[in-house]
Amino acid sequence: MEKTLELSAVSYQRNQQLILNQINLTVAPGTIIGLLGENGSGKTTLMRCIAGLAQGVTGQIFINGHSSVVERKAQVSYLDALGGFSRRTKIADVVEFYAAVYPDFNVDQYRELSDFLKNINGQQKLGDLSQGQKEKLLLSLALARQTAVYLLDEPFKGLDNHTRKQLLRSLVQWKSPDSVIIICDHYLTELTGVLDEVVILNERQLVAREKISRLKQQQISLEDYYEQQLVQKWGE
Ligand SMILES: Nc1ncnc2c1ncn2[C@@H]1O[C@H](COP(=O)(O)OP(=O)(O)OP(=O)(O)O)[C@@H](O)[C@H]1O
Repeated sequence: MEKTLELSAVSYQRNQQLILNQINLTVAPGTIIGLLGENGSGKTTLMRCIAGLAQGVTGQIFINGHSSVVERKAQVSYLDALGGFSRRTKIADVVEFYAAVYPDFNVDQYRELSDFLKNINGQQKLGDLSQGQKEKLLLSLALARQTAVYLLDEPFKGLDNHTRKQLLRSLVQWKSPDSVIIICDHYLTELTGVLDEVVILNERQLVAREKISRLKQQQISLEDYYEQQLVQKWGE
């Protein structure tokens, strides 16, 4: 199988607590994956490991065959929290920073996304944005990079229903045909429409993986599938 992303026996420990245990996952080009799991199951940690942001990861992670952290960082767009900027920073300056730091950042695409999401104007300061406006900005910045892998950690949490639905539908339109998207979110019903596969993380391990087309064939909703997997795990 052609692979964009490959994780082999990936484990991660923090403060002597095992958070991820022997994760194996291969993802074919173009796939959109939903990463599901209960609170604290390790979804964000797994994304940070893939993005090369977690220290002390064991096992191997390849993106298009590259395993070094520097090469991986160049091929992953991770929706992060703009932690390094002050509340007084203007949006235009954040965009300028992205354009300077990431050679793959496409300013035209940012503007398109930003217009679509009815983003705030560039002169507004980060500290003046609502939660939803911040989420829209983060999403526009993340999707405007041209990378092999996009990691979207709860990208829709601050968005109103209408914007969330609109954005989900458009996600497919924006991505290049070969890029992989991993989304973790709790809006399962809406996710079904855009996902190719679902992967479930539980108790530090990947416990299930399924194609959405198969669930549709079997007339099982994503919610029901997810519940079934957790019930099996807990033996309820
Ligand atoms: N900074 C940290 N220091 C120590 N432990 C942490 C830290 N961040 C996360 N953890 C632990 O790692 C585990 C996985 O956390 P993670 O944030 O990856 O879960 P998650 O699945 O993304 O959760 P949620 O759905 O609530 O966002 C949890 O048990 C959490 O307590």
